Amino acid sequence: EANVQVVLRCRPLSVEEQKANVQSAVSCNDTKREVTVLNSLFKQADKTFTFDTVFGPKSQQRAIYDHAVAPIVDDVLEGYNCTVFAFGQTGTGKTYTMEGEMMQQVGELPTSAGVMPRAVRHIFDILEAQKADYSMKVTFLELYNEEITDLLASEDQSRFLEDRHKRPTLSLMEDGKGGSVIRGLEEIVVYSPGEIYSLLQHGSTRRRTADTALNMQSR
Ligand SMILES: Nc1ncnc2c1ncn2[C@@H]1O[C@H](COP(=O)(O)OP(=O)(O)OP(=O)(O)O)[C@@H](O)[C@H]1O
Repeated sequence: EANVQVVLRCRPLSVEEQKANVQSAVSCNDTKREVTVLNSLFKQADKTFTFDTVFGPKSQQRAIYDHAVAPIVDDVLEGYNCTVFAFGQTGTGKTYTMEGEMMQQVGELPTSAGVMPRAVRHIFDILEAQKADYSMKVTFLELYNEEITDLLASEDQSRFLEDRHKRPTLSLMEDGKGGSVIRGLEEIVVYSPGEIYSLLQHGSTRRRTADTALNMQSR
């Protein structure tokens, strides 16, 4: 099995887009794992691309997690290092897919919960079921314009938020064991999914890219 899997998800048209009668520029064939870019809308030849998995606009958050991410989290719990990341143009649904609705701290996950809250819940469920002794640490950083900032840095450093140019940046170093390490990154010990959701929410508000999202909403 390949070490890198590329999963493509197409979001549905928003209510605004539907009202404006815009046409979808892509069409998905989940079974054939194909996405066609409908250049014919612009009188050019359509182009079809094949991916490891394709999720069409009707696909639900849970299906994405169960099929594309849960096996990776199982691998992590077996001791492998894994990464899941979202890549795409602005407004294509990266945040929706990765975060979705995260507010709920206890009980059932909301249907709109994305990959991150589902992974957190999955990891805790497995560790609890194993009745194993475990400790868990969370780090949360932003890589923006090749600068690394610690989104969970202690309040002491958060005063730098007022002057973003002075915000301390961290360096990525080799750890001498073939891996990498970010020196000085805050590691917070957590005991429950709720604590992780709070950290994610707190850290998200400190992202520089959060500015753009806020600007969009305030327009
Ligand atoms: N699968 C989906 N179902 C319903 N709504 C969706 C879906 N994907 C995205 N959306 C909605 O589309 C809008 C844009 O999505 P989102 O903010 O996740 O994009 P993004 O790729 O993170 O953008 P940016 O790079 O600008 O942060 C949001 O209002 C989001 O709720």
